[in-house]
Amino acid sequence: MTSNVFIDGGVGTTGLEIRDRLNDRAEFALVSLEEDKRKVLAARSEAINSADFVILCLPDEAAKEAVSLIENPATRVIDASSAHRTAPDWVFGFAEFRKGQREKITEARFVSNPGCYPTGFLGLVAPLVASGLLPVDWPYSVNAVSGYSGGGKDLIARFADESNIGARSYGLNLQHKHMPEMKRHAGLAHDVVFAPMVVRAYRGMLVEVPLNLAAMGVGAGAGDLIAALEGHYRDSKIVSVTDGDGINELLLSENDPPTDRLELFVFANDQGDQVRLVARLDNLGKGAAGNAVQCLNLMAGLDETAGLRL
Ligand SMILES: NC(=O)C1=CN([C@@H]2O[C@H](COP(=O)(O)OP(=O)(O)OC[C@H]3O[C@@H](n4cnc5c(N)ncnc54)[C@H](OP(=O)(O)O)[C@@H]3O)[C@@H](O)[C@H]2O)C=CC1
Ligand SMILES: CC(=O)N[C@@H](CCC(=O)OP(=O)(O)O)C(=O)O
Repeated sequence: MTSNVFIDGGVGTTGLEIRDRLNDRAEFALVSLEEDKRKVLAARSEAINSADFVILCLPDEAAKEAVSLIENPATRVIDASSAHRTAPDWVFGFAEFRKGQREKITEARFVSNPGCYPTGFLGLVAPLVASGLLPVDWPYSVNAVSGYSGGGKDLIARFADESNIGARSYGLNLQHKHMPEMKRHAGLAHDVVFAPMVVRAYRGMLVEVPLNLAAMGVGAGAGDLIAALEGHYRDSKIVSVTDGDGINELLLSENDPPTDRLELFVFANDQGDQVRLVARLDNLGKGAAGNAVQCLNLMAGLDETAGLRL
């Protein structure tokens, strides 16, 4: 059976990446709007209500507007924006981060794709908090760098126009929109302190959580954290866990190829009581389009890795 898929915002950065992953798939037929219709409310409404699956690749306000247009009770939605990531009636679309989440996505009508940075943070921290190895009441810090495609068409244009920008630290008011999602889905008592930066690479990100386990009063050491993450992700074809011993650097290149993988690393001092938990991923892959296609596969009852870049 072929399912109709409408990507609202289909010519934006994330929309094009999703299209790329679905183009050769016989299970899905893409519904498209002509250039002069793609922002016309009536045309979007018709496409939304004729589709089996709608993937929203829009700014938050336009994503909320798209949801308000749904009249067909059979239409199922994956929202790539941050509009519904902490909404109680939406399923958080991160299949691997918690036991039972994959099954919830499979059955869901409304799925919210995680943010790219939260995918790294939650992939590292949520299983360790859930298992009791890390405390819920610690004020976690998250240092992260992202490729500039993370900011969509506007930031891509800015990095093209202002060729002297090498790196841009931002989120300096400590109110980045990803903070509620990280706190909520890791089950934390406090907001995280989030320090994001964009660098002159098109895609890719490194998301780091540094922890002084000894000062935190955590009894577990680096080896325990690695073992817990390895156990949690043992069956995943998408998420890998690597003991960072012997690795001296992690690189992002200016033009890395797309990947839908999520790589988790645990670096430690010799005593194993100070660690740097690091996630490497593609903001447009597992951080956006790859994850949306994984959710679509699950919702359509297909192999979750079909069409992914692994
Ligand atoms: N880029 C990334 O790495 C990630 C992005 N996301 C999220 O995905 C969503 C899309 O981001 P991204 O692809 O980067 O953004 P882009 O700006 O690259 O693309 C957004 C697209 O939406 C279109 N659009 C805007 N308003 C409307 C509207 N009212 N009706 C129809 N189309 C509209 C834009 O049109 P026009 O072309 O005319 O501007 C554009 O094509 C955002 O919510 C973003 O936060 C999530 C994770 C990672
Ligand atoms: C580099 C850059 O600007 N990144 C974006 C996040 C991209 C992303 O994850 O999109 P969502 O916000 O929809 O999750 C930002 O920090 O706002």
